[in-house]
Order: sequence, then C-alpha cells, then structure tokens
Amino acid sequence: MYDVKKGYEVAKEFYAQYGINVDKAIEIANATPISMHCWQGDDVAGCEKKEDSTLTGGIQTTGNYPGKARNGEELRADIETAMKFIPGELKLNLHANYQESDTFIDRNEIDPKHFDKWVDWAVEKGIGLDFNPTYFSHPKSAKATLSSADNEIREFWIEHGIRCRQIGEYFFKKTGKPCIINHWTPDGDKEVPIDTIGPRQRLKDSYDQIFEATKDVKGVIDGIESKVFGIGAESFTAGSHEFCMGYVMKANKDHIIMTLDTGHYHPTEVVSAKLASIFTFSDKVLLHVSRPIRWDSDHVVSFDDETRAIMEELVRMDKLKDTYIATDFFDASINRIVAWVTGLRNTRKAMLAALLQPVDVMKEIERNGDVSARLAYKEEFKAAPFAFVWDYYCQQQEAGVGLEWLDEVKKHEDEILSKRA
Ligand SMILES: C[C@H](O)[C@H](O)[C@@H](O)C(=O)CO
Ligand SMILES: [Mn+2]
Repeated sequence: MYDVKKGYEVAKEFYAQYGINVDKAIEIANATPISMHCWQGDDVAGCEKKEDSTLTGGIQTTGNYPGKARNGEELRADIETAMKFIPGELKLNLHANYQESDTFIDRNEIDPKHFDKWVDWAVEKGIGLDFNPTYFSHPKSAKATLSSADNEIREFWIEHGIRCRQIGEYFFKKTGKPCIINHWTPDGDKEVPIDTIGPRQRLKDSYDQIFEATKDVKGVIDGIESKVFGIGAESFTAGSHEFCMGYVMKANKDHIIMTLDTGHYHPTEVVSAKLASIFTFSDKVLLHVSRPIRWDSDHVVSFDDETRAIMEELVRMDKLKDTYIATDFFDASINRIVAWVTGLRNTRKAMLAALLQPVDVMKEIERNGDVSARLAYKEEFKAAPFAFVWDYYCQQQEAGVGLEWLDEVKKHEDEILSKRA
C-alpha cells in the first residue's frame, strides 16, 4: 500500500489553492445518509413464506451468479459484510416482501411484528430503516394494483399501502430516524389503452385513500416514483412522470415528495437536469440511484458522468441535505456483495467528488459573465487528485483503501456464499 497520508497532504495542498477545505468536504459526505437497498442480495425475491417468488412488475434481474441469500438471516449477514466496506452514514431500505414470519402472511395483512427481526437488527446497529410497499410479484398484481378497475383488487392494495405507512411509523419509533417510504406501482399496459384517464383517476384516488387513512402517522416521508415503461407494459404506465409530479404538487403536503429514479426516463433524459426545476416547487426529493443501460436495467451504480452530475447539482444548489438518497439496482450476474459495495461506494464517491469543487468561486465567475473561465474551472476539476482524498477517507473510516475490500469479499464468497445451494 502506498503512503495514503502523504497522498492526502498533497491533495489538500492542491484543493487549498482554490479555497476548498478537504476535511469539511469529507465531514459532509460522511454524514449524508445513503439508504442501501436490501434487494440486491437476493434478486428481489423477498422472505415471504410462499413457493413462488417470481419477480414480476416489468422489472428483471438477469444472471444466475451463485450464493444469493436464501432467507432473512443470510441477507442480514451479507448486508453486514457489504456495509463494512461502505464508508459513511447508511440506512437500510426494506421492501414489504421482506417480512419474516412462520406462516404465509398476505400483503394486506402485514403488521409491524413481521419486521421485528429487521428492526432489532437495525436498532442494534444504530441505523435507520426505510420502506417500500411491494405492489408486484403477487397474483393480485398481474393486471394492475392501485389503478385496478377491479374494486376488490384495488382495495387489497390500498390496504397494503395503509399497512406500509403504519409499519413505517413503527420503524421511526423504534429507530428514532424518519422512515422514507417509496411508493411505486408497475401498473401499465403493453398497448396504449383506449381509456388512459380511468387508471390515473383510480391511482390518484387510491393514494388519496392511503394518505387519508393514515393521516396521523408520524415520522414517515412518502416518495411517489414515476416510470416511463416496464417490460410487458411498454406503451402505457399509469404512474407516469406527469402523473406523479402532478400528484405531489397538488397534494402540497410536506411528507409527499417526488422520487426520481435514474433509470425511469427516456434514455437521453437525465435526472441531473430535472432536479433544479423540482426543487423550485418542492423542499425535498427522494433519489433512486441506479444505472440504466438502454432501459431500466438496474446495473450497479458507476462513478460515471450522470451520477457525478447529479451530486454536483445537489451540492451547487445546496440541496444535498434536502435529498433522501437511496440506491436501487439488482445485478444477479456478479457476486452480490461486490455489487453492493461497488454501487454504494460509487454513490458516496460521486458525492465527495462534488463537494471538492470551488462552487462559490465558480458561481461568482458565472455571475460576472466570464463563461470561458467557467468552462475552464469545470474541466479542471475532472482531473483533480480526488482519489487521494477518497483513499484517505476510506482509511479513516476503516472501509478498505483501494481494492483492499475485494480480497475480503472473495474470502467471504469462498467460505460462505459458495456453500449455499
Ligand atoms: C424494487 C424496487 O421497488 C423497484 O426497483 C422500484 O423502485 C423501481 O425502480 C421499479 O423500476
Ligand atoms: Mn426505483
């Protein structure tokens, strides 16, 4: 290993030339929570006591890499292993199908107690829990859920949403940290339906009913997640961007906010370009950081241009503190712990890199109309000695410098994952 401290000192000197306080940037990046999604560890299968855990809803995990978690115990152990190598404040993001109970409990019957193993684990680790209703991978989600024209089906899913908000409040009370709930329904159609407004009106009414029935719930924030299309629902999505944005803005309630998933837009649309407009009308945003390759493929988050641009936007607008950042990817073609560590480290890395830019100086340059200098500054920081700061930060947090973590994850694979059937 090279002299990490020496690298850090050189980088500190480099950044000081531009008035950047490296230690302050590290402190902010370290304290900003990232909600780590549980579903990377088992390909979104969940822990419900049922034979068929086929993933539906137009999302897909591809690959069959051995060693996926087969139950809650294994999943928690894998999450703990991954967390050792992810520096900074973390939360765990759970889906409702990760309930644990001895018998099958249907989605309209779930209670806080079915999540007690997760709650005890989170309390012991001192981390917060976020939550997601699971409006997919269920016989009653085959056609539609909250937008269903079948009242019995719609009632079933409304009850699920209600129970999820009550469970979120339980998480808040137990962990002492707000629970961020993401509401995403896969409802859509392979062809453009003749009636495109009916499903939207029913979806709106379902959300209204869920929020009305749980209006006294405390400590819960609700993200409404839109999507452009899913597999098998290529032509129509009830919860489109316009629908979700309309719902959030009209609701005009502090706890109802937009969820922007980086994989949920047309391939040339980017979330980084949407944030400022949304923050003009909304105080908070929930972000699902993913990596779409040609579609919502949910590849592992990369330290790529768009992830960096999103973090740069948040830092430049001073909105990092107002953004609930969550990861959302599921790659079944590689070691799932490597997937988590890589994606979460990259999310944090992009955040730290964005904090290591002279934002005030660049704003002043722009205000003065010096657009040439503005470009020169933007380009300069692409090749700044950021890696030295990142390595130092990882060392400080004992999260493994460089690829040190890879050997340990491989060892874990040999000793534990490879023994799973
Ligand atoms: C499993 C998640 O709920 C899901 O990924 C959702 O957030 C989404 O992004 C669906 O495409
Ligand atoms: Mn998402």
